[in-house]
Amino acid sequence: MSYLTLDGVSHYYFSKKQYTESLHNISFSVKRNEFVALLGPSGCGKSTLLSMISGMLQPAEGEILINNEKIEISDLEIGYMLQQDYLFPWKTIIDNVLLGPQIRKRQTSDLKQRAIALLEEVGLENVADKYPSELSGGMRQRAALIRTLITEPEILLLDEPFSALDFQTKLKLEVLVSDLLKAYQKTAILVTHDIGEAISMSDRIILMSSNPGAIAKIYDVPVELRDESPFLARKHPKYGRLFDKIWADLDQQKHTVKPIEENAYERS
Ligand SMILES: Nc1ncnc2c1ncn2[C@@H]1O[C@H](COP(=O)(O)OP(=O)(O)OP(=O)(O)O)[C@@H](O)[C@H]1O
Repeated sequence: MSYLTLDGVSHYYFSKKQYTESLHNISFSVKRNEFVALLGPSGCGKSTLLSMISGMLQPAEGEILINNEKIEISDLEIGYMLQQDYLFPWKTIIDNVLLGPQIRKRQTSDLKQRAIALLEEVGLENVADKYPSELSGGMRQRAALIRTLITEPEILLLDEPFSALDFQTKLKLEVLVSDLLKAYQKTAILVTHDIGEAISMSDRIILMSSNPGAIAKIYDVPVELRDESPFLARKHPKYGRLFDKIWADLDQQKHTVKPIEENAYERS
């Protein structure tokens, strides 16, 4: 049963002199609690697609449905995690985390306890009263994740959240985020340029082509990889095979502009 459905979605950017079709006839579904990764060449429209799912941009054609119904996306609680943590530097970590519910006037008596418990899950309980400038990049991203999770989002949109981190921190965070999203049963869409990250974290991978952005292929990540943590999944023989396949397909997208294929769905 599909939870989030994009049905024939297209989008254009307009300037004074011209318009650009950024996305063309995008159709796919995401199941509840599923983790889907979007991969594709630079400029193929991945961030635009996330902005449409978040409700910040509207489709020019097509529809975005939740449980097969057209609803106001603004009625949904959507969590966004970006490459930059966007923590307020003048607020402590705990105050940054509490800000979302406070703005939405969703303060409950146990909110602070919940925030501390979540910070504990990512090893930040001892820095709750520190300021973002006193934390490392990886710690700040963990704080940003908790700030997002405390609002109990129905859908989590992750736009290259690990790309500014060093490799070791990035791997550790991939494991942490993956475990937390599974534990809290979140539906998530990750935009990344990193094939390894896409394979090791997600249930399915959508490969996009560009000019205009369209779906080129969809891969199911083998269950053996999905059952492993992102770190161990990278050591599985099926990881290398899927990596090579996506690498070759991604390379194709850079050289050809293909219209959407009738039979674009491919199981690995
Ligand atoms: N505000 C804007 N006005 C006009 N064109 C835009 C705007 N934002 C993006 N575009 C264009 O739309 C297309 C898709 O951009 P988008 O940022 O969604 O791609 P992307 O796949 O996320 O790129 P990257 O991987 O480099 O972050 C690009 O051709 C881009 O130049």
